[in-house]
Amino acid sequence: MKKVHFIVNPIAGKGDLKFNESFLSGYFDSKQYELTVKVSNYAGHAAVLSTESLRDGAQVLVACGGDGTINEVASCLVGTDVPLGIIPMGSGNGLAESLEIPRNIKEAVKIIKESRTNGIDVALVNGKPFFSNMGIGFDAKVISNYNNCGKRRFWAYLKAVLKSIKEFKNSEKIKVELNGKTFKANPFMFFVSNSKVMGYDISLTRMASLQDGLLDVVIIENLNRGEMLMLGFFILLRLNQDLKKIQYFKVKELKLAFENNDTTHLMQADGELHHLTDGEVVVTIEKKALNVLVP
Ligand SMILES: Nc1ncnc2c1ncn2[C@@H]1O[C@H](COP(=O)(O)OP(=O)(O)OP(=O)(O)O)[C@@H](O)[C@H]1O
Repeated sequence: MKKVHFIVNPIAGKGDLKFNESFLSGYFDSKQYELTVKVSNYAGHAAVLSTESLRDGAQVLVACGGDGTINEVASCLVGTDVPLGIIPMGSGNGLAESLEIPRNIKEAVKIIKESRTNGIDVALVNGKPFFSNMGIGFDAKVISNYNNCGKRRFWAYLKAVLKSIKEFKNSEKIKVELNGKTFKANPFMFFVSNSKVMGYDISLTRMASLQDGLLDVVIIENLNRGEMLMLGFFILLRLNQDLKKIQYFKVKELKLAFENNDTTHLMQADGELHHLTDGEVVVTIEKKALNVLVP
């Protein structure tokens, strides 16, 4: 009997609560699989539940939610032999989209049953894993506004983007060290991605690979409001590669130091907001350190 544990985030995406053992038993043969469904009750709970599942001998852990839920579950699996399954139930589902795991439950379950695993890279920011992307500047501001929106849907992201364009102040001055170079930046956005897409097929790093052992870094220079709107259109039209104010790098490691150490700095990692008190940010990558069930 294969022990498969599902960790469900009830507030991810539309907040679908139909996930329980009896719902899932329709998809799995009870002679082959022993299913356990656990529901996360608060932010951070999915990590606690995942650790317990590993201790109880789960052979597969399935994150049912978006990038935030995947982050909590997958962080517990890094460096273990237990593979991560994904049922995309979030709003953006950036990592699932990058791995081409469909939103359709039946098809996502089929991938779990087929047991085909692939190693993917694990990025770390100040030692803490992220799997999709992280950023400082505008994207962190968007996540902060999105969290205050109440709903976790595409239009809520759109509303958060427009509100952020109105409010955003380019205040972060940073020293950047990457690929043997050191330079100063006052970026609109400093974005580091392990995966291709952020969700909803929106991407700044379509050339990224989850298996190349490299971080894709995007630095967008200071923009005025008109340029921010233009950038939005260019991203939607997939023409952002051609913009002069965007620089791309592929690196194994990078360091950032904030010039102003008197305040906290906003950062998003896998769509979750963090208030950095540390003046320094170190981002590294471990090649293929997580096993994921893939199509
Ligand atoms: N019961 C709960 N109540 C409130 N928050 C929760 C609960 N369970 C988990 N969370 C938190 O919900 C947040 C959002 O989860 P998740 O990222 O999976 O969904 P999403 O934002 O809809 O999807 P995506 O990030 O792909 O757009 C995470 O920070 C997670 O820690």
